[in-house]
Amino acid sequence: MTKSNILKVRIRKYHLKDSNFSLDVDLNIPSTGVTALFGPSGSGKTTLLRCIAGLEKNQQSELSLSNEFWQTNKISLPAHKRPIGYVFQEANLFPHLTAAENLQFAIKRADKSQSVISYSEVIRLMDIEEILPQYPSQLSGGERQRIAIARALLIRPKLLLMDEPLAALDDSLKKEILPYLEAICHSSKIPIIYVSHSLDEVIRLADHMVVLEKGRVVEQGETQFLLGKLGTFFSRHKDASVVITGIITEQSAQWGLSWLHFDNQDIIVKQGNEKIGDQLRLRIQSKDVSLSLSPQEDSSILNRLTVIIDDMIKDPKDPSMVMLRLLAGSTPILARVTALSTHNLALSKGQTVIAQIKSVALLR
Ligand SMILES: Nc1ncnc2c1ncn2[C@@H]1O[C@H](COP(=O)(O)OP(=O)(O)OP(=O)(O)O)[C@@H](O)[C@H]1O
Repeated sequence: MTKSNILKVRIRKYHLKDSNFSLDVDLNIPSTGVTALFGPSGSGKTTLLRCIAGLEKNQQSELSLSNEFWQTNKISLPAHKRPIGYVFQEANLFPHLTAAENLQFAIKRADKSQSVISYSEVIRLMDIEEILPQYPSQLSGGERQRIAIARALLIRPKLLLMDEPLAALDDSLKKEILPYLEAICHSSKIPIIYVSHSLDEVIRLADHMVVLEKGRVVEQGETQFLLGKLGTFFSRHKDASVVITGIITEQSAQWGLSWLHFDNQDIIVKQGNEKIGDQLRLRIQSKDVSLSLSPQEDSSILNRLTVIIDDMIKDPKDPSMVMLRLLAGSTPILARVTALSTHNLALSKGQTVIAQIKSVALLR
């Protein structure tokens, strides 16, 4: 990341009107990929997005994208002049206009000098060709949100802000929309800041993460790195997980399985559409990892990795559980086991053990 090629967000002690809340952040956000903004309710995620969008007036902040300044103590580009697309929980479409007319409205606002993504590409990615003639009231919640995302892209923004875009949808609609979001996140060149309470969504979409608490940044870094750290917001999360990236090196049609190779190790996954040579990411949840001192050859679990215990921490909220950071080569894996098991097995840092992985989820 070169210094000029980033979104710089420096907000000094911004006190929200009629509130005790203050925001104080200093962030360098990569100008490619998805940065997830995570944190408890009331930690300031929406306020931070509103500051970036120019919806909160704050003379003491400094905002720039690739050396284009939107806010300094001398400059304050109004919200409507900032090259930003915004997607909220609710689609907020004009009810008296069809989906196509809603999109035309965005195209009129588009920054013609930007050529990030074409109209046909947006329609294809969001798969909305057939619903364009409909009015918002004739669309499902998921369809409306796909139009809202298309609209945000068609203004040709230099930055896309997404504030819990799936939160208002039920679980089945979330599942329906997530692949569209993945397509946008991975094929558009626009940096995206994505607010969510769902670790599941963040793991699927984000390359980088920022964690806010009480208006301050408490963690930031690459997704893969942060997820594998102990003592963080993520390692304390009930769905604490790591993400592993590897290459498919072997497949068995007879057993319907693929072998994913990473860091001199192999993980066996259920075979899907992937081919030998494909790069895939998979998620391993800490609760799906158990430990043994010797290889359990008589176990039905296929994935057994030789690992070294790098660190272990008692769960501060539940002292009967311990989170262990294991290293498979240099790749971290988290295991959540009972404190009694760590005592019975006399587990300690530096020890070599076998991690038995009960299940893995392929991400893409
Ligand atoms: N209009 C307002 N007036 C007064 N206080 C506000 C206002 N908007 C937000 N706040 C307060 O500012 C703080 C930060 O709110 P913000 O909405 O940015 O948090 P958040 O992390 O986005 O929360 P959530 O995850 O619940 O959406 C909270 O304490 C909230 O109560």
